[in-house]
Amino acid sequence: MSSSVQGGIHQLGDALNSISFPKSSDPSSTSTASSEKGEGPPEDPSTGSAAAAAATAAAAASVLTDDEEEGTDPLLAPGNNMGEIRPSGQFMMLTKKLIEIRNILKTIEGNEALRLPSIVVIGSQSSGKSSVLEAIVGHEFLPKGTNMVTRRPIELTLVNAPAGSEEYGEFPQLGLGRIRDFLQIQSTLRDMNMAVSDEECISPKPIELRIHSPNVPDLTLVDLPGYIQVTTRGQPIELKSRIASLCETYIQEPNIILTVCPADVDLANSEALMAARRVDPLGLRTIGVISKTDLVPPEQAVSILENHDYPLLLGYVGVVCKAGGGRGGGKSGDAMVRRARDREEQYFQGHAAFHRKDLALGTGTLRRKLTEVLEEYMGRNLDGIVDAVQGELDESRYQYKVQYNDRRISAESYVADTMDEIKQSFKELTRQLDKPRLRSEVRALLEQRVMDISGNGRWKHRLDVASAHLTKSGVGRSVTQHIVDVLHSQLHLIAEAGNLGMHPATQERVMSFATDILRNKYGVTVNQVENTIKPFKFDIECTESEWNEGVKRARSLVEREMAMCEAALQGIKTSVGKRRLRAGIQHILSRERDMAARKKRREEAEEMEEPLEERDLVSTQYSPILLEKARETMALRQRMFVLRYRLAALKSKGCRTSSGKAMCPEAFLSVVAEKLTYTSVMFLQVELLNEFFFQFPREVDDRLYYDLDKASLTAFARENPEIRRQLDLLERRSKLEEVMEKLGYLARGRKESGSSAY
Ligand SMILES: Nc1nc2c(ncn2[C@@H]2O[C@H](COP(=O)(O)OP(=O)(O)OP(=O)(O)O)[C@@H](O)[C@H]2O)c(=O)[nH]1
Repeated sequence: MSSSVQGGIHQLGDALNSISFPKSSDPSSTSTASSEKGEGPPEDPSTGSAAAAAATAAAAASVLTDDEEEGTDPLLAPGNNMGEIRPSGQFMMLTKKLIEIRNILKTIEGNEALRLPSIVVIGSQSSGKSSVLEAIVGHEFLPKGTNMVTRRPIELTLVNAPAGSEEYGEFPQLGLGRIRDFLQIQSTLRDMNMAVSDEECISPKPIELRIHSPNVPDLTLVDLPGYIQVTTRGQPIELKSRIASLCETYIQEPNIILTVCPADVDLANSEALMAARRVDPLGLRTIGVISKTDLVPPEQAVSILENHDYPLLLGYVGVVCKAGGGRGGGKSGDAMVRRARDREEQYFQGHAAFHRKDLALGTGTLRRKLTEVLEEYMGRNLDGIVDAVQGELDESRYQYKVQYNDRRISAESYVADTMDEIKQSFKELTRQLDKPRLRSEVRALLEQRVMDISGNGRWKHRLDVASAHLTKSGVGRSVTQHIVDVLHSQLHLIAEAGNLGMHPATQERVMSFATDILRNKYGVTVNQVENTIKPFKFDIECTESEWNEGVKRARSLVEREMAMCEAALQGIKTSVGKRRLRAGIQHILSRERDMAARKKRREEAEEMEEPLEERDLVSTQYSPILLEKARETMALRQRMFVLRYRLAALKSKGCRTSSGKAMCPEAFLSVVAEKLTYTSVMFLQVELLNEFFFQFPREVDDRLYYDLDKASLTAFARENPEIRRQLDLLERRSKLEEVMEKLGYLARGRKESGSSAY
């Protein structure tokens, strides 16, 4: 709570000390009477905090007296526009604006210091809370039943609309729009309450409901679950204390407490009154409602209303709200509420005991009292609220400057930036994946195949078969797949970098529509590539310069592979150690020799000697890992031996011209691979890449940007925690600016009217 609000309360407390409480049953001893007689308040009521408090009490009481004199209840008049007919129009404006401000403040996270007062309705179960609230609203709209139907706080905002406007309710949390049928409001409230399980029984999460009507005053009310005496079967044991502590949180300052106590139950037993007294011992912000006044003799009701035993500064109001007949909500329910009002009026008029001006009677009087007290309370705290909001605003501005250097941002601009970022990265990818890069990708793939094929020495003198092995190895499919894989991995990098990295769902969408485009092009590309390399399956011409290039490439390929083998051997030597490796190799060789000798002996002597198995090579002296490395070393040495032999052949005279190609199969296969590379790349580019490069950025726009409505844009931007923080701070700042503007308008109006009544 803001310190100024607290200050206001304390001022009022000080003021009370100088006001004499009515002690006798003499009706003239109300606070109004006291102030008129000058018994308590300071002499000049326009100055000092005590004067303000006295004025509050006097204002509340005097309005009631005036109404009684006039014998009319303008607030109950059908179609009545509160703003027009209220005598204190500036107050009405103040409350209306402050309720608007309150609703904005409610949407700001962590605004504990910026709370504006509401009227909180507490009372025991069945004390008549719902009936009182419905009488205030003039509609039956609250859920009824015996099975704990009020399970969550209902934060009810009443908005007085101009005369002739339609009446409707709305649930801001649900976004259902305007609900004109109060029966539907009732059933929605029931559903929301009953969604809290029987085991849980109550939940502190409030339901927000706004009712717009020309027949309601501007008020903010909170209906709470009723206090219970004992728990019934199936209810949690701690329910009683949980209800009490939920009410406790709501009855704190700056809220005004409306305690509903039935006339037929001794006030001494009212849990609501006791709770209110604990947090507001002087009764400065507690209004007592004595419900069911018709259930006790009029004299007894009058004695309670006289405010002697449990005095409250704001006094008690007696009401009769029994609707009569069954309850069903909707139109018939509304008619019942109206009939109940008539019955209430008749009841009070029909008993002489109530014909006293000092008594506050009827729901009309209650409504007026509530608006007066709320207006008074809010008005008194206006300066404090302005200071608190200004403080928060200054802090938000400072934080935004420090953290973001006042850089503007919106969900839309963030999404647009992110899309641009994707497109820029994609453009860079299209530059990188040019023809030379494509060729090197495809060449590397085919050269690996060349190495695999030519590793087998039997191709000597059978070049046509070796070449067919290459050309008929499904080149179309493998090169297309390879380029698709390259694209995918590059797109993954784009998706994981920058802003997009913060949006896993969108990353998936990007990859998914990229895959869709590529899938559509895949089959056509494979067929095209396969068709265009078809001639190479039958005949391959080779010029001398092509041959020379082929030899060069083949030599460098063999040399590269030798270097790789060399590096692998070196790695093993370093990790195992030369000596151990040598010992391991010797162990394997001697075991192999043993196996061979044993096999020979067996064959010669036809003995039934047990053959040596692989497992017999396992030695307790050498670890399996060492033997594994030793075997690997032996294989690498063997490979090196073959590669040296092939390199020697490629360097030999026989390979200098294409006429010796039978001697050098890898040189010839390298020429074939190069021809396949050139032809494939041409069609990969035309059929696959050009299409993809054209379509992808358009899909980004269509599917990620134009597709998004305002809510989705915001949701997208908020997925990024850093942006969410920035947007939150910016939103907080602009809401506080809006609030300050409204408050400034109110404060100016107040100055201009020279009002000191606030
Ligand atoms: N005679 C009489 N009965 C009333 C009056 N006000 C309410 N009732 C009846 O008292 C019962 C309880 O009233 P509610 O308004 O539902 O009480 P509540 O406090 O909202 O009850 P819970 O939500 O269950 O805590 C109903 O049967 C009402 O008809 C009244 O002024 N006079």
